[in-house]
Amino acid sequence: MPSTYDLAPDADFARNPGVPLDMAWVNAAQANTPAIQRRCATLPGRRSVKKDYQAAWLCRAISCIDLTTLSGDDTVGRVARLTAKARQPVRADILSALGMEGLTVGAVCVYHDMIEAAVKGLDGSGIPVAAVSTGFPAGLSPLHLRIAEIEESVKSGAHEIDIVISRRHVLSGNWQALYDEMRAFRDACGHAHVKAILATGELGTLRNVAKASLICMMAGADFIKTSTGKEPVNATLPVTLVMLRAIRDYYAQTGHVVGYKPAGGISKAKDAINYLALIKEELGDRWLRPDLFRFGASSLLGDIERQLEHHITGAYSAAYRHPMG
Ligand SMILES: O=C[C@H](O)COP(=O)(O)O
Repeated sequence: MPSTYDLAPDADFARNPGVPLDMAWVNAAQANTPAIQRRCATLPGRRSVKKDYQAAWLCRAISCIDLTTLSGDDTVGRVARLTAKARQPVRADILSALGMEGLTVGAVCVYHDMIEAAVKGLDGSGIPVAAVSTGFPAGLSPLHLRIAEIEESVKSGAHEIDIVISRRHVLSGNWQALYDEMRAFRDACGHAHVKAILATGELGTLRNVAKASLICMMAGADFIKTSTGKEPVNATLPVTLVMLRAIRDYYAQTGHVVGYKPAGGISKAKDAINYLALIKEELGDRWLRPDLFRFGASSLLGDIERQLEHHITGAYSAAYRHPMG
């Protein structure tokens, strides 16, 4: 059986094509909630990185951020400022002192109407544009409109599409419907990569999270993502552990590689390090790169910038000096 730990840090891989729905495999999925909670509670104490190592981990975290704005009051001007921030996420003198000139975020994530502004702002940078889609965040519009929305976003220049699954298919155990929906979304994305948002805070149990993760991967998801950022509970370490193990299991059974994106409520540098540490432990170093890992975050970058500035200058800047990201 292939193991994710055996993949070299720079190993190439093909896009996940998906596999037929295998209900025996899905039904065998388990999640031991007390054990998962215990493991996650001890992680921050076990993994503490300091000084240069911490700065290196934080730079890695920046390279994996989907710098996000998903607000009803988004404007072309705000997205233009966000794309400038994506190109140069940290002050030039700090980056130069760290030897990290040229560092950028992983992607910029916006609603459909802001794709054009994001594409324009990122032109020539190589930074992809991700668009949330399929009636984000609830995903309750008619299926043909959700599919049309994906097609429109790809036509407008989005390189990545973040779809939301129908939570009701999970809550009512309609796994075939979930598989078919995900497959239709994947097909509509064409060359654009698709991230499946499970909205884990609305799935009831960790076992449901494990099952939904497997089904979305079987149906061809390139990434599985925790949350929209709009649920009452968004990304957590226990949910992350369950999803990472599903990715590991899927790789062991099929040899196909799938990425992971925790999203919603991740706003502190120390939280980012906890996520990176858990990924390193569960999947190995290959998953610590932006083609296989992203943070969905609208306010994480500011705190990371403050920590990096402190690392170089010895002083903390006020949070209001980092209004963007
Ligand atoms: O996918 C990204 C999330 O919506 C961002 O959530 P956040 O604003 O809590 O960082």
